[in-house]
Amino acid sequence: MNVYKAIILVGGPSRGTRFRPLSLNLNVPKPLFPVAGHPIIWHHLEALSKIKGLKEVLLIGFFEDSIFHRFIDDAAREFPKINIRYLREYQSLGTAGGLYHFRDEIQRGDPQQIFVLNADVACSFPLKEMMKFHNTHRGLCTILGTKVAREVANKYGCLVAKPESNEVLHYVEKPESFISDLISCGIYLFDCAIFNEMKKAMQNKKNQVDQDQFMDHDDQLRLEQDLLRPLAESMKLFVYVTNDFWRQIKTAGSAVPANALYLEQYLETNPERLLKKESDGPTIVGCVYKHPTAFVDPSAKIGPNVSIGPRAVIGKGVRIKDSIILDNAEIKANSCIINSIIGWDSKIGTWARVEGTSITNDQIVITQNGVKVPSITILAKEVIVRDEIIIRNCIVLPHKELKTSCHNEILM
Ligand SMILES: Nc1nc2c(ncn2[C@@H]2O[C@H](COP(=O)(O)OP(=O)(O)O[C@H]3O[C@H](CO)[C@@H](O)[C@H](O)[C@@H]3O)[C@@H](O)[C@H]2O)c(=O)[nH]1
Repeated sequence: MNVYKAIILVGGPSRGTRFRPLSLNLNVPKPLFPVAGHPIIWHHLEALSKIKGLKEVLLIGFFEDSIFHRFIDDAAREFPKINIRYLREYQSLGTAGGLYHFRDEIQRGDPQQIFVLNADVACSFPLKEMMKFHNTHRGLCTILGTKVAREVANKYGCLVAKPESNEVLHYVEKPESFISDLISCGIYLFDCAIFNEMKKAMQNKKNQVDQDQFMDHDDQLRLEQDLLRPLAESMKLFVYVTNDFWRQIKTAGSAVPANALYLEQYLETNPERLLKKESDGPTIVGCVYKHPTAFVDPSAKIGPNVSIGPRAVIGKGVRIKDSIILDNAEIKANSCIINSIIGWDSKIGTWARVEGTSITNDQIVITQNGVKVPSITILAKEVIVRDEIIIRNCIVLPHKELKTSCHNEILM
């Protein structure tokens, strides 16, 4: 039986800026932000735990060591067959620099193949299908690809592949103009021989530095430009195209559509994880997740696409849809929450309304011509919204108390 390992590229704190204001809660780095009741990378682990022969998952990033301790302890209990560890880069080494730096550690135990997964994606993770496809070609890497709308394709790694074999002919990372609507999902399966290619890529970089007196050598290596592009040129890169769900989780607001995708997946794969309709319970519409320690008043109406975190309290007559309610938040009677994230320990008064605008593609810009772009409303940690206040399309930083209604604003 083949031995597999997996790497999850978790990045580091400085990359979390687009995830503001939720990344301002330093105890919860973006990879651990809860989506559909679990940290983002828990969904990666769950998918990886179904691969026979997968012995170890290494989280590689440049966060403080302690940040993943608790998550790893909990995950080790939940997925006892896989050894989970965090390897810390001494600085940001780029998307392949960490893989190269820790190459001995990764190759220990002699795995034949290695999965590499970006942390910031929500996906059905068709890993078994990728493995099957990988064994049908002579390449070193199978990349998961998906089709996206033409207008957004250049935000991603773009692929042009031979239709009959799916061999990648061109790989261009975030091109300036349109190249293809087939993009990289940031999920890869590599043969171990990839480490020879990384060595070559490192050597190429070094040669360039030697020839250019203005360039300094560093240990950075970019998976996309330094490795995948030459792999495509040498006909060693193949794409497995999925039609299943996939999306990036870049901004805080994009956690809301990702939450909906995972909840809808539960309906197919694990309906027991969803809140059931009961005659004496709240009205449930579509998919809803509630942590066992949360309380929802029986007169509330919840859903679709709502996750309610630990110890949250949802009062009488409350209406919530398309939202994430984080730990210990309280929503008092008759308030309404739509397209929003309600931060840890936040309190919403009675007859209040917190509402955002649903987003289809990930909006990286928050303001345009000085005006806030309509998007998911996000209340960071410990925000208080007084009774009868309306908050629409706003981003609210931690510890704010809102006594007047606000629209289209960033409230610091
Ligand atoms: N360990 C480590 N991880 C990193 C580093 N830099 C980024 N990452 C992690 O690597 C992943 C990719 O992050 P970005 O470098 O921000 O790239 P991107 O804009 O998300 O684009 C990538 O993903 C797209 C799919 O979501 C791809 O389409 C695109 O080609 C590219 O691979 C994320 O999970 C991020 O946390 C680093 O220095 N070290």
